[in-house]
Amino acid sequence: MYAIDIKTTILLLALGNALIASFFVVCRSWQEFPARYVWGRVAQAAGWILFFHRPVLPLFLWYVAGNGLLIVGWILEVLAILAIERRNPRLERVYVLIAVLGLGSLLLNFSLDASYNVMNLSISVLLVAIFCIPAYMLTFGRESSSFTRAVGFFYLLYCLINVVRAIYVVHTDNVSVMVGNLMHSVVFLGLFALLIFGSVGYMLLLREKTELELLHAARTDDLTGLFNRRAFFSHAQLAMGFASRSWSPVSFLMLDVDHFKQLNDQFGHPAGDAALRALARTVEVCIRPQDVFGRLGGEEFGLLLVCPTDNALMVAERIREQVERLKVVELPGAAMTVSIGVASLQAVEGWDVEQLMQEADRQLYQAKLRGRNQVVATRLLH
Ligand SMILES: Nc1nc2c(ncn2[C@@H]2O[C@H](COP(=O)(O)OP(=O)(O)OP(=O)(O)O)[C@@H](O)[C@H]2O)c(=O)[nH]1
Repeated sequence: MYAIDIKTTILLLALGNALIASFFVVCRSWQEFPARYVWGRVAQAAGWILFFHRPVLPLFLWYVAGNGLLIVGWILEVLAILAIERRNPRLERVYVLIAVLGLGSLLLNFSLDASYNVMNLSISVLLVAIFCIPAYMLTFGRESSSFTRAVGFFYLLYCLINVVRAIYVVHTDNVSVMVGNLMHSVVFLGLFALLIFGSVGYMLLLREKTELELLHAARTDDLTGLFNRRAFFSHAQLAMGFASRSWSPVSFLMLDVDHFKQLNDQFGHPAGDAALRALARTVEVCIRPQDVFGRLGGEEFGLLLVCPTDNALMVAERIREQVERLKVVELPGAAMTVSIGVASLQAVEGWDVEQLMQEADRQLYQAKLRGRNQVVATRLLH
């Protein structure tokens, strides 16, 4: 009563995969064409077509070639999904191994004239091996978004169905997969659902990745990889909000490279760029992950620390010393120094980042006037 027509479902699987592959070819609006995914779908469509023609094809073609194409297709699909998520590139080797073992088992079953049950058992085990990795990584990955987890959970469900099928075939008589009993119906409906949800999921994952990349680009300074001015201000304002609620002091450090124009003029603009990158890395080593650091523009950097003046002075002095010691390959024989203005607030109440930065800028101006390569600080009272 719960059985479905397996032959029709196979035809739908072939058509569905072909349609999805064509959809990706026609809609070339993706940043990078997902070739692996499309080839995966093409291989699956071809595999199902061979499977569909099993009454008129020799065993080798529909069983070994058909299932072989399906295995390669599923693996390409999974690798394309894991590539979006930038998960462990070494997994490719694992999948090459699964592919070799899978194709080997198909050939062995063919040459030993294995029963339907053995054939079904092999394919169930292979499906679990192929899908358990994305199922686990996407569902339980620490960096997974809720949407990614939902896609992962779907693969997990399909793995479970195949575990049940593996147990089922061990305990039943020799039954061809074409017999649409309840178990086979669930497996094929699962494959159909995997086709629909898997492809929609893949498209949404691609979109999510593009949005994240755009967001990252909008917040990042191209040259140094630090927060750009806008992102720096929004993060610094957030940090000041937290500090205000916990009655914590904050300090703003404004850093400016000394005589940077001369360095540029002497060694060229690309060398100046390299110096700015080296400076950014040097400062990063001197601060903690929760500190907010960004490039405000040109050779000027901002740093917001949730700490009182004394600690901020220590950090500023450490940065000044480290920059002075820095050897930039692109500036042979030249030293780079920074002047730093520090403005600290005991209580954030009534202040915003812009105001605090203006105070730090005044101190920076003083540092420049006093001869550069030094730190000048002020403790602001209400
Ligand atoms: N290489 C490089 N140079 C930049 C960049 N942005 C700004 N500059 C240069 O930084 C220099 C800043 O010069 P000034 O504002 O006169 O400051 P300065 O020479 O460092 O002098 P003081 O700050 O007074 O010590 C200018 O020559 C800009 O062209 C950049 O992204 N890369």
